[in-house]
Amino acid sequence: MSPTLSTNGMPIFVIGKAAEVAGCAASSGAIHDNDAEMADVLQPAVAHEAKPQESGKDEYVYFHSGSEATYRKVVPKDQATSFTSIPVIDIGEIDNPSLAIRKGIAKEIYDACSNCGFFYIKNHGIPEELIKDTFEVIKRFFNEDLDVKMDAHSQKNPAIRGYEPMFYTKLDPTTTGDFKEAFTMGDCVIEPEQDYIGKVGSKPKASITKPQNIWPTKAPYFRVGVYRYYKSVLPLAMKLVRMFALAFDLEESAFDEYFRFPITGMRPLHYPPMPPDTGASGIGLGAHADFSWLTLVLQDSVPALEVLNQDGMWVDANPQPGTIVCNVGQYLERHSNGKFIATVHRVRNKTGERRYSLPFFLTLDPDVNMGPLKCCVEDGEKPKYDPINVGELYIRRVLPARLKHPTSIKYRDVPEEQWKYEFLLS
Ligand SMILES: O=C(O)CCC(=O)C(=O)O
Ligand SMILES: [Fe+2]
Repeated sequence: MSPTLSTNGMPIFVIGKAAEVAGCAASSGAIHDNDAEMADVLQPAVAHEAKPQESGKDEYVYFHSGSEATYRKVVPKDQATSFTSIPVIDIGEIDNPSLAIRKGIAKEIYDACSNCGFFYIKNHGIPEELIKDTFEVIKRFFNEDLDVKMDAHSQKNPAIRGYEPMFYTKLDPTTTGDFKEAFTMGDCVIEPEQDYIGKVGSKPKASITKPQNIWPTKAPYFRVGVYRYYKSVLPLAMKLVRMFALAFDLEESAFDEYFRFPITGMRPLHYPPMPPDTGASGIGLGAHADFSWLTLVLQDSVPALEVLNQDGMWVDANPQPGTIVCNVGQYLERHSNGKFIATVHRVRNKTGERRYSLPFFLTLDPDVNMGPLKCCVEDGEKPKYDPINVGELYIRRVLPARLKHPTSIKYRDVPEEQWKYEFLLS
């Protein structure tokens, strides 16, 4: 797959709006016996055109970002300036009564997000025992017979949550498809575990009658175990949101109103070892930037996550005991007027061992209108992004990436300007 030349002469890939990676996983396509064929279902409107004209001896790295595939020129090593390792931030004092100490953490976050877009947090407060138990639950689930997992297939759920089998997505069209299986759950106004009334102070809309999640009926332990971790990671993410407000030199509570009942996604992932004959086209999860505000990734001990720096070099984000990986998503990139980078990353499990990971994606409330923060727009500068409605941007990314999903089919004749986040709720 190579890029086509755009009207401004810059080479780009054109893949329609397919193969989105969202705060809630890319998923699409009808249920099919042959999983390998599923990946093709995700790839409408792929245009294959010439390589960049200026390519010559230049090297390029290709990846998926926003809603299209793109590329970055690899900078020769002697001219490279971008990060080559991922910072570790100790957040053990995040609740310290001293504002100065909390601002110190915020400053580290600011530096990490503006230079790298990724950082590890340590002393995050989620007990080791809970993390161990959560991975046990995830392993047990992925080890179940296929029919136990397919019972909760994402095709059966209006919000496009649930189980996605191997090769169900293909984020990078140059690959043979994502060599992983996944399960997605997220915000749900109905499920009692999420205490909508307690958080928002009123009942959910009466029109919302179906839960936004789907769970495997023959593996009830899974819902219990996944929620146990969800209930710890959401408050941790919210503490980080306050640090981000401080990082922008705002009141610590400045963003609270945007996160009353935020869009969330949590996605247990299983990456079996790649077959030994898999060449460059083999991938666990194709290169992408997250469609979230902030992502927190729990990794087991198997290294496979790689982060793309501005010089086009892949930097390992190997597991570090006791840490959680955090990264900037595309909403936060917009919110910060591009000051924070939604850094591209991918997963390649070359170890010969099974790898499990657990990303948690946080986005703002769907009804928030979000424009670039004033403090991130320099005097005399124009904002780089238009204000958007969070839920509307979300649905515009999610549906085109899931053209064969019943929810996409249901609304395919509705003009995109009329798409509402609520499509996912009913
Ligand atoms: O598995 C991982 O380490 C990262 C997963 C990821 O990047 C994603 O789900 O967006
Ligand atoms: Fe990601």
